[in-house]
Amino acid sequence: MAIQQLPIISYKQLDTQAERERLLWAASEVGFFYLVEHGLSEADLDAVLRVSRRFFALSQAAKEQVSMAYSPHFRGYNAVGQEVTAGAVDMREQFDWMNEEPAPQQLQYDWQRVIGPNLWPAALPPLREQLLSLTLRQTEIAVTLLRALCQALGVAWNALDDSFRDGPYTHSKIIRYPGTEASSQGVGAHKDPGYLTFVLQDQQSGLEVEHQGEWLDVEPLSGSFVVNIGELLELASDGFLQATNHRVRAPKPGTERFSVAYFMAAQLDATVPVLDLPAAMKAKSKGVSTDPNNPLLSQVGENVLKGRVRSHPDAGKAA
Ligand SMILES: O=C(O)CCC(=O)C(=O)O
Ligand SMILES: [Fe+2]
Repeated sequence: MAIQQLPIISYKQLDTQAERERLLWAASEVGFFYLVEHGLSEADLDAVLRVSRRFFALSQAAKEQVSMAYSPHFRGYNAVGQEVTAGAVDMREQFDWMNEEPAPQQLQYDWQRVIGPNLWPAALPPLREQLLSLTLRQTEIAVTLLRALCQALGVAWNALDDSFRDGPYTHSKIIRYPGTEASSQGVGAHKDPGYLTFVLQDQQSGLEVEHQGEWLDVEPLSGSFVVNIGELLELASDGFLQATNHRVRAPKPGTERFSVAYFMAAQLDATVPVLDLPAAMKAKSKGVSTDPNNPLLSQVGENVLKGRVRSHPDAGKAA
């Protein structure tokens, strides 16, 4: 049956079997849901959207000081038109940050390019602390959600823990979609590479999810995160859960949209384990998708790097 609206899952109630069953339904039948009662207040979320608006309101020169062109590690600012998805230019500007780490002295693997320091704008000192503290809280929520999902999948609650025993690789971005002509893409159709994605939206719609061959609007729901299943969970569940295609429609001229995305992967040097699901789930699995344009890679660093290079082929070109 086609749905009109994404399911709503209560984080607070995930310690009940009934809510975990709803979670399993949402994750397997839709791949997308609203997460509510997750412990971050509307005031906390508003503060993040406010500091994000302040960043995008800086002069273009101040934003360009932290341009991703200076970061071989895919961090920093991209102006409108610098990102490509599904072969077309995305009409959004964005600022990306990941785990705060020094870059390795020598690269043993290509994917180690995604390890390195973040770029923080001198013109807006509070940005760093506010965004890093958001990430910490989101990671706590994501780990608990992933464990609840494991339980719902009929495997040990900690079956995926080993894949992030030293801490997950997390990637986040604040995003501004300026108003443009109706035919423009905010971001083209894609799947997210990690285990789970959280999106915080403001009051402007535009996010669309592919569901049973149609595009379903994800209307803003105050206080919620929109959560989706990423490619690593498709791999871990051997295709029982599917990473769901989604895209963002550019807002109309004279309006704009702000969002904050958080992508939780496993640790970069891990290989995603394949969970031994109950026979009934195995029987329903569609198998892992085999799109030649988007191979799913179970070595975590390789899958993360694949997504970053595709979106930002020019990262670090000025470094
Ligand atoms: O801005 C949004 O609502 C979603 C963004 C998104 O899908 C992404 O950056 O991967
Ligand atoms: Fe996405």
